[in-house]
Amino acid sequence: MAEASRSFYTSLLPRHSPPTLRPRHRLGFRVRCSLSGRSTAVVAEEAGPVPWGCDVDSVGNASALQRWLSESGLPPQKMGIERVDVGERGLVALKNIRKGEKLLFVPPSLVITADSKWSCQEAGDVLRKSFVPDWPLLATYLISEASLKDASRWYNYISALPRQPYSLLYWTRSELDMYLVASQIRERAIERITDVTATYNDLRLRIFSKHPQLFPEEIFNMETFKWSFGILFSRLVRLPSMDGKVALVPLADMLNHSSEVETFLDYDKASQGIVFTTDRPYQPGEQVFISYGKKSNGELLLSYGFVPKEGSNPNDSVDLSFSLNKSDKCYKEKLEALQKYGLSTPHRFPLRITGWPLELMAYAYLAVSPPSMRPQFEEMAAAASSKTNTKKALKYPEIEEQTLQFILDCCESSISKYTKILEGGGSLESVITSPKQANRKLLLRQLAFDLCNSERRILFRAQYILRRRLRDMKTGELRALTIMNGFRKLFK
Ligand SMILES: C[S@@+](CC[C@H](N)C(=O)[O-])C[C@H]1O[C@@H](n2cnc3c(N)ncnc32)[C@H](O)[C@@H]1O
Repeated sequence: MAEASRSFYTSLLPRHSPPTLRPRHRLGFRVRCSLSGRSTAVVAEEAGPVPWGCDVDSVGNASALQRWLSESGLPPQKMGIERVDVGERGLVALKNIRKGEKLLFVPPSLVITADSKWSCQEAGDVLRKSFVPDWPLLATYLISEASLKDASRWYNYISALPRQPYSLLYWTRSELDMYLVASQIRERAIERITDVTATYNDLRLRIFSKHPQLFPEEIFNMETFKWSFGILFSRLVRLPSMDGKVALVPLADMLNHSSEVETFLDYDKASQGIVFTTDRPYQPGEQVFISYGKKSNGELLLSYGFVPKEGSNPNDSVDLSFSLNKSDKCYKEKLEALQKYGLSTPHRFPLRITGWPLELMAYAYLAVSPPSMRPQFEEMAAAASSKTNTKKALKYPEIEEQTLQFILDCCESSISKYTKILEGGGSLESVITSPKQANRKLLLRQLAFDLCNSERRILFRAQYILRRRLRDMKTGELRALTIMNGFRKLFK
């Protein structure tokens, strides 16, 4: 992170003396914080469900958040937090909003970044001295501030955060296996859960266990990390005009996503606040949206826990996995060529409703190419990796048909997995022990159903295109053969 932006941020941070932590008692965890002469005792619960935040559909805490923000210097807003149909709570226009209007103006002093001041300064110092990167640092910061309850300046913000962010981080391994077995997003969720667990274990080993009075396990544990990472995955934004700094921006993070809008949050140097510029007008009562980026439905489920309405996401894609055939005579050489360009087998490529990337085609060429094409292996591997600067479409007419057939086979094997799940052949059942669990099961089933449907739709489209191309190639070949035979007869 650039030094310049660091000092800029520090100078705008709140001025209050940090609390100090005293050793914890045996039962429960007692922290004494003295803030600007005020003394607050905070008792945190024993390990269990995360006690912070609120139900995602409650707007009570959101009203307190809005009050606190305006008392802390947020300018009057043209939007307010309300219950909405899309996204439970969202920002709704209170006045007419024009197209091209700048909104929000959240000052940096009301934004959480890796440079934010810790209420427990000693804890912050330990993490910074250990060069903990931004994401784990922010995850720890959130837990630390949350555990201090109203002794933290972020109390109103944290109280309005969802107690359970519904990203795939919150799905158990058996839920992922049961509901998302057909989708490649299952693997990405497992990778993400593994990363978060490894990050927590690393922090525990390197830092928390060495400073148990600052980072007691009752508070800094896997459950609370899952919560804080869930919050980061679903609310953290990257601000391009601040050297790509990542930040939690209160109020702005109440904006829901729409794939139809093209507006993003950023720092505005002129007004010195976080803003976004509307790409359409809004009337009072209408929900205002931003874009969380050009993400597929699977990526939206992975980080944000929702799947957009069918056919509404132009950026939707489905990952298709390709592998080299282990019995291929050139397996070793092909694998070496792939590894040279940072690829491996299997490898995932995104398939869109509008088509597939050149890299996918290049990988498929490599997978089917015969030993006589050895000299081209490297060229194919290079084109399959997005690392090369020059993107050119490879053409090998002699193996074109085989290559398209290979992609079609991959599509069809993927479609059959989705069909098994969607049309009842796969098991989506699980044992239900409580009404809460029944609700959860219904929600997860619906999300999985929506995702699988949208992904299968893209695969069906690719299947249609590939079959048509193969048929055209075959009829073309047949026509050429008939003409050749005609000529032969004529010359005889
Ligand atoms: C940045 S927060 C937006 C505010 C959030 N609705 C709240 O009440 O705290 C992101 C979360 O909002 C919800 N969300 C955002 N856009 C959505 C959409 N288009 N459909 C359904 N849920 C959405 C998801 O739960 C997501 O994890």
